[in-house]
Amino acid sequence: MASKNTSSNSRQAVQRSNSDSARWIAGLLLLFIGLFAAAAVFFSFFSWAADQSGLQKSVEERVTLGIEPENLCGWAGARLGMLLVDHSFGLFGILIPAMIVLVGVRIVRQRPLLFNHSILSLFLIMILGSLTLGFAFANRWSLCCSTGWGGAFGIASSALLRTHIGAFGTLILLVGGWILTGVFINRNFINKVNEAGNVVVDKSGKVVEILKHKVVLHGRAAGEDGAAEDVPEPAPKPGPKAAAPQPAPSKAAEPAAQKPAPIRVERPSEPVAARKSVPEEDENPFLELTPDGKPVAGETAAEQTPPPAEDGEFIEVDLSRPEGRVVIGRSGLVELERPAVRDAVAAEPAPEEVPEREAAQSDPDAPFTEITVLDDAPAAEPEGVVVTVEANEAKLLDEKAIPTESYDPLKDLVNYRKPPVTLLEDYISDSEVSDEEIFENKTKIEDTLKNFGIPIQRIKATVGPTVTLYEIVQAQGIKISKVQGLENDIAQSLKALGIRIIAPIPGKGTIGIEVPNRDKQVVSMYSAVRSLRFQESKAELPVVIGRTIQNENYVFDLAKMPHLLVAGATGQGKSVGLNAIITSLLYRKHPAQLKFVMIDPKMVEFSLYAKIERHFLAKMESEDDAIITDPKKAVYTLNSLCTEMDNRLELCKKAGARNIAEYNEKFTSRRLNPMNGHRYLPYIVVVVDEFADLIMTAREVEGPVMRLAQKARAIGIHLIIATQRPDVKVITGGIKANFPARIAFRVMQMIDSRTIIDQPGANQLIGRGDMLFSKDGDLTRIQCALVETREVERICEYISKQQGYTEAYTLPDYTPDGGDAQMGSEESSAPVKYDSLFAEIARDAVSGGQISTSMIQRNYEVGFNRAGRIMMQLERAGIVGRQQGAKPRDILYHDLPSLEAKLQELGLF
Ligand SMILES: Nc1ncnc2c1ncn2[C@@H]1O[C@H](COP(=O)(O)OP(=O)(O)OP(=O)(O)O)[C@@H](O)[C@H]1O
Repeated sequence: MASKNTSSNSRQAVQRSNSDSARWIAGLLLLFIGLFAAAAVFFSFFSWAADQSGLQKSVEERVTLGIEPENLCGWAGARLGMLLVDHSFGLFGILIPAMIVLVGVRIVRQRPLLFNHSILSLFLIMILGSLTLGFAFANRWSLCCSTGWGGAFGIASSALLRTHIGAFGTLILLVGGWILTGVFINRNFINKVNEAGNVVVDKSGKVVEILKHKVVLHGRAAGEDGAAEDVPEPAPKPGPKAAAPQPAPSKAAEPAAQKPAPIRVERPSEPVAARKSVPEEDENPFLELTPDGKPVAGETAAEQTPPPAEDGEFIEVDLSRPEGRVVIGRSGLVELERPAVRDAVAAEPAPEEVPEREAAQSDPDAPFTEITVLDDAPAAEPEGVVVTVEANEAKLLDEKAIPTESYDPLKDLVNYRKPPVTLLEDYISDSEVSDEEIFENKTKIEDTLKNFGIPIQRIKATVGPTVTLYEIVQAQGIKISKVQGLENDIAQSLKALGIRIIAPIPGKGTIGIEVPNRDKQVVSMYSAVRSLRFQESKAELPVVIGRTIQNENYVFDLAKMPHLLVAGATGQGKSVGLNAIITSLLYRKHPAQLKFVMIDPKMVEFSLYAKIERHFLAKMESEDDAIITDPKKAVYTLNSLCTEMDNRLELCKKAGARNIAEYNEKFTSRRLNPMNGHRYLPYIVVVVDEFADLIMTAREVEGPVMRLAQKARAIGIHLIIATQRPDVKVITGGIKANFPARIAFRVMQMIDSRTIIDQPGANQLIGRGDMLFSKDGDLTRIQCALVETREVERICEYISKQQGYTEAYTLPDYTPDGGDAQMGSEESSAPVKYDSLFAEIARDAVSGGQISTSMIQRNYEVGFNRAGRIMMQLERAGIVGRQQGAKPRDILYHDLPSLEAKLQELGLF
């Protein structure tokens, strides 16, 4: 039996090597034919005219007449050129050799041929290109061949189309064809067309506006009787006397300087609200009136009396002065108002004005034209140069135009731009799993299972970037456990490492066998970040980590994990994975929304993020470096995060919010008062690389990590802990219990896999970013997205060049209670540089009897960070007590003289 198998195997191997050779030969042959044809067509573009007469002669005649071909590919090349260009597709005939080359390459590389996207795209371009050129030029002006730019096919087919659907129909058909081809080639094409369309519409709209504006100006200038040119210089600001309008003498008779300012009457046909959005240039030409409401000389009688406004309309009488306008309201009411007053009213109507105006409007017996002067200029005085008037203020206060009061944290750095995706590299890998590979694997799996007496009904293959999942439906009555036991045998027969059997596939009841692909695809961060799934994710902290076996981008919400454990042997892709997580967040979050605390005992992994300290990093005030590399400082920082957590929990309690999202929502909608210590809370993501090193050198790190892991999730502090030593001393039971989401890269032993994800599997991965994502016990195999150091550098560079905060986000300082002797002495010996406001604030605190960071912010107009630093200095100097939750700090000095003595002691006079 065994020998039978061996001989059949060797027969198969011989057959395979024969078919491989045949494929190679065929592929290379096509490749060379394609290259020759490409050269022939290319040369024929220049030599067709000279070679044409020679081609019409027989070989003997050419020999006797000594006619030589000009095409560098000889007479064969000239003929081929004629065939592909003249007789077929004209200029686009060159795409036929290109397609032949592509087919050759694919055959050599054992790629499937049918429905290849590139070949189909070239084919469509060739047909459409030939048709378009045939339609546009027919047989005119051809330089590339004898028939015409489009070749015989293009000319004949476009002529046929013209006959049947006319020139316009053909044009539409061609445009449609090109658009569809564009969409076929690149799905993004339609967006590009759309954008281009919008630009054209915008531009043409602007041109129309400018033209309209010019026409209006021209019309106006022409309509005015020369006085338009003499329009006096803008009048000086109206004084009490000058404010009222003058009677209007004849414009022509008066010297320009003494002419009363003309008033223009607008007759908008749309209601106010609609008109507001229309630029002034679009409005109707004005009927000019003098300030007292009379038309300026030269206007016709019909124009002199403003027609009664229709219901819902108003007539606006605008002074032709920069200072303002007169508006006749619906009821004929005219209001006069100075610009300054108007602006103030628009912002907030003065209480004494409102009743006056409202009374005037509501009074049915009011005279037809009543002038309400809204400043202290006497209304009765008819003189005055310019008066600014609005129709009625209530109408102009458009509710929608009033800025909403809610606080927008993104306005902190309003010009901040998220990094463009082009900073990432697209690792284009055209490695595909060939049909042959799938077929071979399927046969092997089938044979192996059959050899062990397990018949199967169906196999379905799902090709992923690194592995292909073969989903097997076994024959009725076969136990799944039987297949499970054959893992090694199947691996042996497939001669591949990294085979993983999932029996059963959760939720399906079928058996899955994951087989690594011969050529692995690189999943670029570029494609991951561009994915719709990531870009449209509504997650608070969206992370795109890579691609699943189904070739879907795997996006998760770090805020919901809520902490992440990342483990794997050295060199298997952990650091790349951490960078992918950080990069995802940098691509989606604003510096106001997110801060990182980076702990890097290896000292090299996170150093490149130091550049974005003022944008995205958080650190204790006493720390110099935002990237923490010293284990002791890491412990302090983690303890400081615990204090931050307590402060945040206290704030949430005070605000009656259950979590950070609710709290921030309340804060941004101005329901929490910053004066009571409330502030916008950014998410804090703590990334610890090489946790094993940390816990081995500073065991006390476990305490704050556990505290944070247990309580920090609700208030937006999330931990990502990475280790290359997944043993139980590092990943303790307590840590595991609080890290339900875990990522396992390849490990060497099954026991390590069990330590990380509580089951085997990670030991069967193939490395280089192949990983298992475990969430509450559910496993997903993912190829991690690759982001190289140079890409991260570019992103950090891009962010760091933008305006940032003055310093990193400040975490509460932490000093160990017993005090680390060395640390303590370092601190005490270091000269403290007090803030320039320190003494003043200390005096205010002592005389006022209270102090808080928000008070400092408010009273001294300093930012949160500076206020926090001053508070810390006051605490260290012993002037104020320690923060105790949300309670106000104690003031430890009760009279100014003793404070002054203290300030003197500190060297502050
Ligand atoms: N997702 C990926 N796609 C392709 N190649 C990868 C991927 N991840 C890692 N690699 C390759 O593996 C190499 C090692 O990756 P990485 O530095 O992330 O390993 P590591 O687990 O952090 O190692 P160490 O623990 O020693 O720092 C990378 O330089 C890269 O060439």
